[in-house]
Amino acid sequence: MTAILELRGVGKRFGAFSALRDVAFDVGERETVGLIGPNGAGKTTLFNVITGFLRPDEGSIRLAGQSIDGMAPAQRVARGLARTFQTAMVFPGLTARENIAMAVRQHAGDGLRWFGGARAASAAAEIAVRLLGDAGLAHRAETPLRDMSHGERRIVDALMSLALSPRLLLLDEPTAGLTRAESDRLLGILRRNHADTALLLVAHDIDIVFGHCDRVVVMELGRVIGSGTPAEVREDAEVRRAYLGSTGG
Ligand SMILES: Nc1ncnc2c1ncn2[C@@H]1O[C@H](COP(=O)(O)OP(=O)(O)OP(=O)(O)O)[C@@H](O)[C@H]1O
Repeated sequence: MTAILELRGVGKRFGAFSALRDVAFDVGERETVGLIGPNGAGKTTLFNVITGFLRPDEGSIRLAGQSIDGMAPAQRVARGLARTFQTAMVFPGLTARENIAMAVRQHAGDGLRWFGGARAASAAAEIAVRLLGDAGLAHRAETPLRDMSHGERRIVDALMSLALSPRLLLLDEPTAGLTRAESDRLLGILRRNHADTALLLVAHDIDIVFGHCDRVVVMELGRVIGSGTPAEVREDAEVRRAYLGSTGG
């Protein structure tokens, strides 16, 4: 398996408190990896370290075989890293197509500038329409986001992150507030239509993680305490003690 993301010995302290300790794991190309752990385990901190919003105190991170240590967030994005946020940053009055097209243009930056204003706009709109079609939402392209369901908006949110075909997409609670069926649909869209994008997914719903991920990494108190296939992780005694047992799983 070729790794798209390699974490080695990553540590992060806030004052005397260690939020991450010796975190090491890989995400393979095109793999979907679930990151789980109780509140305060360090999942969001790890995302912030990977995206470059926080600087780790120790360790190294490689993206597609190259060190990204010390790189600014935008440089990491340029190398194929994307992220969704717990709260979608969208314009409710604009349509699904317009929101996604805007994300395309924002991500592409200089990449679309040579087209000129009108050409850039139509190129971005074309990408937006294709993404919506792949997700089975072509019929909602001209609907303002404020008139869409919560589930549909989460899909649009994910499509905005996929606008530039990232190599690795970090998803922080993408299924928060969704029904089980909506969550399955969203994960299905991400995996089926974007097979070249690896996913690293934080979710509190264990059934979603175990149902959709190739591998699962379990954290507790800033450390990785277990990893493996969903079946392996389910059977891991320490994981059961630390996490699954406490949630009755
Ligand atoms: N900027 C900060 N300053 C001080 N402590 C912080 C900071 N950010 C996070 N922490 C602490 O680090 C620990 C890990 O937090 P983090 O948000 O990464 O956990 P998490 O696994 O994402 O939790 P949750 O599932 O609740 O989102 C927590 O104890 C938190 O209080």
